[in-house]
Amino acid sequence: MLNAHTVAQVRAAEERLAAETGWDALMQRAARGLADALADVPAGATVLVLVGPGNNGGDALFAATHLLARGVRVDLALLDPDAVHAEGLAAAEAAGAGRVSSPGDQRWCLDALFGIGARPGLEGRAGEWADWTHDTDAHVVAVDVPSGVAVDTGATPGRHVRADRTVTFGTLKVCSIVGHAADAGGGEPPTLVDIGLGPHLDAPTVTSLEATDAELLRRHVPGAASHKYARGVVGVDAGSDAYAGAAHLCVAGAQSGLAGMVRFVGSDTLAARVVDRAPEVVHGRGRVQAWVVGPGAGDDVADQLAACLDDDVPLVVDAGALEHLPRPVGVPALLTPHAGELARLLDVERETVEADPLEHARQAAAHWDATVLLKGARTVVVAPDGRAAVNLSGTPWLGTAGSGDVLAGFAASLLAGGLDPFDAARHAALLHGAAGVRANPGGPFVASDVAAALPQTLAAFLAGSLEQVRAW
Ligand SMILES: NC(=O)C1=CN([C@@H]2O[C@H](COP(=O)(O)OP(=O)(O)OC[C@H]3O[C@@H](n4cnc5c(N)ncnc54)[C@H](OP(=O)(O)O)[C@@H]3O)[C@@H](O)[C@H]2O)[C@@H](O)CC1
Ligand SMILES: Nc1ncnc2c1ncn2[C@@H]1O[C@H](COP(=O)(O)OP(=O)(O)O)[C@@H](O)[C@H]1O
Repeated sequence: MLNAHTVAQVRAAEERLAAETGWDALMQRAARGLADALADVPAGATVLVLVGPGNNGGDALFAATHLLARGVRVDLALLDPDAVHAEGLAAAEAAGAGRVSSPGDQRWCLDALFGIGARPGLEGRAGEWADWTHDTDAHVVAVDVPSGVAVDTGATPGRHVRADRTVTFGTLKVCSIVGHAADAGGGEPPTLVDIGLGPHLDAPTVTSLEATDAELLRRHVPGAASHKYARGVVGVDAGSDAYAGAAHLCVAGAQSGLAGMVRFVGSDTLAARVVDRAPEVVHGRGRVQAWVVGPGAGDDVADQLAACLDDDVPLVVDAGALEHLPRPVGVPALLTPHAGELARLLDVERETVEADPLEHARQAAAHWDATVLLKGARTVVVAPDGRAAVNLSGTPWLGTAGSGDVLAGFAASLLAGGLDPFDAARHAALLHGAAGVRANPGGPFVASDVAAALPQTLAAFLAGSLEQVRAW
């Protein structure tokens, strides 16, 4: 599991740790860890260090002393020579670092303009240097966070550094894994330098499941005495004359999870087609442990949602059904909008949601008292109690028609199998993303292929052998 904390949480933990070790020791640990994480910089290469006014600059200046000791050259570009970590600068210069007035043709760059003390959006010289990082061929490494991003939300409201990778200290920050900021930091989760913060940190603000985090799902594997009803039944109310395929795809997702049976409700014509393709499906109402409603729905979606809610069991609400949600929903619910749908629900622009997905998912979770899974390149999941997760599995090839229908059905199958909406959502997102990668590594696939890959993906996850989960 990846854990990310807010600036306030990091600052509080640092206070507690520094009371034991002193501040200098912390910076020296950070600097040593940063230099170690730069082991791939060859002797003789020149590293440009963009040095800001605070401790973030200090970390990089002390790291420079380690780089210099192993034969790497260091050019320091000081944002403001009158505001710089004085001891760090003295140490770096004593070890042989030179000064430059601006970025040049260096092949390596350390962005130490601002760390967790940053206000988002860079101006003046910092803005110009940030722009340079977008254009340069140099390999840019962000120190702690890419300078200029909103550390606690992952938004990038102004000019900011674009790095190839990030080295972060103590714990991941929210911006390390959420939103456009995570892409600005290089896309992959940062290299984490242990400075001893762990025991002093409180519960993470955002988590991210990894391929090895199967402990919870293993508890829901059918036991020897289990039977189909004990595994749970999913009710699927999806598809319409216009979108018949959504019924197939949602059913395929629902058949690939924990549940032992899928019931399909819908017109006789549609049901006949569904059963033709999936003979295990039972047509008609009956007892279910979870519903999924909305994918490919037609004009009667409001009534369909109302009928599902009447059953008083957990449900997944997707696509067209989202517009008819009562407030609060009244049963344990998982809402699965994409950014466009959530924007309509919250009456804001799609770009506004995409710019700050965590915040908008939080608003919706609070508004409807339901768990919200906001689909996207980095899907976020927020529970009404404030728990938040981000999904890092998947591939851009998952942006294919019907892929969300499969996800909705699969999530409902995990709900029916006994997971709460938050756990169902984050596991569904992880495995759906991984199934996409496994469906055709590096190439295109259709939503049916994702559904077809889900059972083996789930099995590999349970067995601890799920390796390939991300292909960005
Ligand atoms: N304490 C330790 O020993 C350890 C520290 N660690 C390291 O410390 C880092 C945090 O250091 P930090 O608190 O000094 O803040 P940092 O991000 O360097 O800059 C703050 C300065 O920037 C300025 N400023 C901000 N935004 C701006 C903007 N947009 N445009 C212009 N100016 C702006 C801001 O100005 P002000 O807000 O005061 O006006 C202030 O002067 C952390 O990320 C990690 O690398 C860890 O290694 C653990 C050990
Ligand atoms: N660039 C991307 N990278 C990773 N996953 C993506 C990307 N674009 C879309 N996805 C995923 O693909 C799915 C698309 O769902 P959705 O928009 O509801 O499609 P549809 O309505 O066609 O079923 C979501 O799970 C989303 O997270």
